[in-house]
Amino acid sequence: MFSERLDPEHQRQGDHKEGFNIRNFVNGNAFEKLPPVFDEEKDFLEGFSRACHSTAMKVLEAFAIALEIPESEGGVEWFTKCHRYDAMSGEVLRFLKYPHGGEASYQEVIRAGAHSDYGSITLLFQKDVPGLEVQASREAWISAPLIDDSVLVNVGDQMQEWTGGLLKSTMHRVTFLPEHNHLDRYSIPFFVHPEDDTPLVPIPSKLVVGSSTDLTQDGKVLTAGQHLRRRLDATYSYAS
Ligand SMILES: O=C(O)CCC(=O)C(=O)O
Ligand SMILES: [Fe+2]
Repeated sequence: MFSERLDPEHQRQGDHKEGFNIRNFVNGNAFEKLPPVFDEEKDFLEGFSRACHSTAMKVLEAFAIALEIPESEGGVEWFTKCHRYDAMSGEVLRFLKYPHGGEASYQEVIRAGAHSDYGSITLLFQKDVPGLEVQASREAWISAPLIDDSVLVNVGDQMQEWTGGLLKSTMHRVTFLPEHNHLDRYSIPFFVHPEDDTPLVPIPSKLVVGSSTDLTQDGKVLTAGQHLRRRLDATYSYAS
């Protein structure tokens, strides 16, 4: 609890939430030893993780089509070929619990600070208790309502930078309305990431103009793995 600070510039405390991350499975095994409560459901979890990945690949294929990436450059597979499930990447299935009663012990109404996700896209499953807000206009916060049997897709920073800002990463946060303070909120994001050694070079699309300066370091193109490490270091650092 409180260990992740998603909006380090504005938050006094870490987020009031608990979470567990599961990296992509390897040959039927979890990447890291799972606690018993998850290990008992290992097969289900692997199936779910792989289903999330396949769903995300359909979204990335649609992006490649929309960006009109030429066949000679990889076409529809431009993103998916550097998002293989079995390769090393930051891809993570996360189970989150926002415990009820936060108003008593926690001094901020915001449970997950304003941020954009770091990878290419995120699939987000929410259920029963709303709270997610997005900043589509980049100014006003609007609530992202619960819609049964649906999955919400957020664009992440790597996709924004890759597309020279054409696809914008979604600023979002989690707040609790007073009427929900007595409830626990659960959500499941699946963070989709390019393979660690993917260079974040501009996308071969005539619709993509320019690239972000943020994608180089000492004159070299950053890889997805380096880019992710830089972001994680900022998010998990503790202010005194
Ligand atoms: O709990 C949610 O609905 C959002 C969680 C989130 O944005 C995150 O973990 O990055
Ligand atoms: Fe997020």
